[in-house]
Amino acid sequence: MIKEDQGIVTGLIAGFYDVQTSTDTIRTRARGVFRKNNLKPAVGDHVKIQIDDQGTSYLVAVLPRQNLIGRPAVANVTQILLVMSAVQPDFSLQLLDRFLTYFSWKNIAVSIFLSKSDLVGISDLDKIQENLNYYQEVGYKVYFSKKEVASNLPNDIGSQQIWTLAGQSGAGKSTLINSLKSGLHQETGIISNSLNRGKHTTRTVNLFSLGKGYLADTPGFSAIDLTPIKINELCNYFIEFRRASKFCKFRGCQHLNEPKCRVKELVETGEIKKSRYDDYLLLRKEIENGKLPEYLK
Ligand SMILES: Nc1nc2c(ncn2[C@@H]2O[C@H](COP(=O)(O)OP(=O)(O)OP(=O)(O)O)[C@@H](O)[C@H]2O)c(=O)[nH]1
Ligand SMILES: [Zn+2]
Repeated sequence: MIKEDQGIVTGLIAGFYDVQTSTDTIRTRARGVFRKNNLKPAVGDHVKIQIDDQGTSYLVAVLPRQNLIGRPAVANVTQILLVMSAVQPDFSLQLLDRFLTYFSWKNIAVSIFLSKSDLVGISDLDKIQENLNYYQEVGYKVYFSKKEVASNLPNDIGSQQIWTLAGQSGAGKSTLINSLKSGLHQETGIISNSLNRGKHTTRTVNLFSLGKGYLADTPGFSAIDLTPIKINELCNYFIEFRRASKFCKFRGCQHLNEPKCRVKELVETGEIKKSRYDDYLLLRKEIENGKLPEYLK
C-alpha cells in the first residue's frame, strides 16, 4: 500500500530531497516527471510525497509557489535578511538602495542587519546608525548589532516563514549563519551531514529551523540585476515615494520635472532622504542604459 503525505523541502543533497512532514524528516527522490516538465523542486517548496511498500519515498508533486529566488534557489521566501557590513566592504547607501529596490520589485519583505559594527570607530558607527534610522522610519526593520539579531531573529521569524540572506560578498552572511546555527546546535536535527562532505558542495541547500520557521543556510545572493525593471514603475519600489506619490498632482508622476510633485517637496524639506532620491535617478539611468554599472562588474 502506498502512503501519502505532505511537507516542505528543507534539504537538497546530491539529488535527494529532505521533506519535513508534520512528524518526520523524510529523504525522498524526485519522480522523473519533474525533469520532463522542467520543474525542479527547490528547497522551500511545499510538496506531496509517497512512500511505497518497500519504504522508498518519492517526491511526487510540487504545490504552487509564491516565488523562487537566489542561487541556489529557494522557493516561497517570506523575508530577506539583508546583511550590510559597516566596513570591509565599506557601508554603502547606494548598494543598500539597490538591494531594497530589487526585493521591493520582487515583492519580498526585507529586514536589514548591520554586520561588523565591532570593526568601526564610534563616530563612523554613529553615522551609519543615523542613516539606518531613516530606513527604520520608512518601514524596514533594522538589527543594529550581532547581539540584537541573535536575540530577536528567532522571535521575528513567523510560523512556517522562510527567510534567506542577501548581501555583498564578504558582508558576513556565512558568519551569521554559523553563529546562529551554533547557538542552537541541538535543535537543528538535519540529516544531511553524512552526504554533505566538504565545503565546496555548492549544490547543497538546507533550511534550518529557527523560531517558528526556517532560515536558509545558502550563501544568499550578492549580484542583482535591476535592468529588467520597467522604468516607469521604478518609483513604486521606493516605498516612501510610493506613499507620497498619492499627493503628487499627476497620476503616474515620475518625480522628475512634474509640477506639484510631493516627492520632490519632501526631498526639499528633508523628509525624504536626498541620497534615496539621487539613487532613484541613478537607477533610472541604469535601466535606461540597460546594463549593469561598471563598478558592479
Ligand atoms: N570582526 C568581524 N568580522 C566579521 C563579522 N562578520 C563577518 N566577519 C568576517 O568577514 C569575512 C567575510 O565574512 P563571510 O561570512 O565569509 O561573508 P559572506 O557574506 O558569507 O561572503 P560571501 O561568501 O563571499 O558572499 C570573514 O573573514 C569573517 O570572519 C563581524 O561581525 N565582525
Ligand atoms: Zn511626484
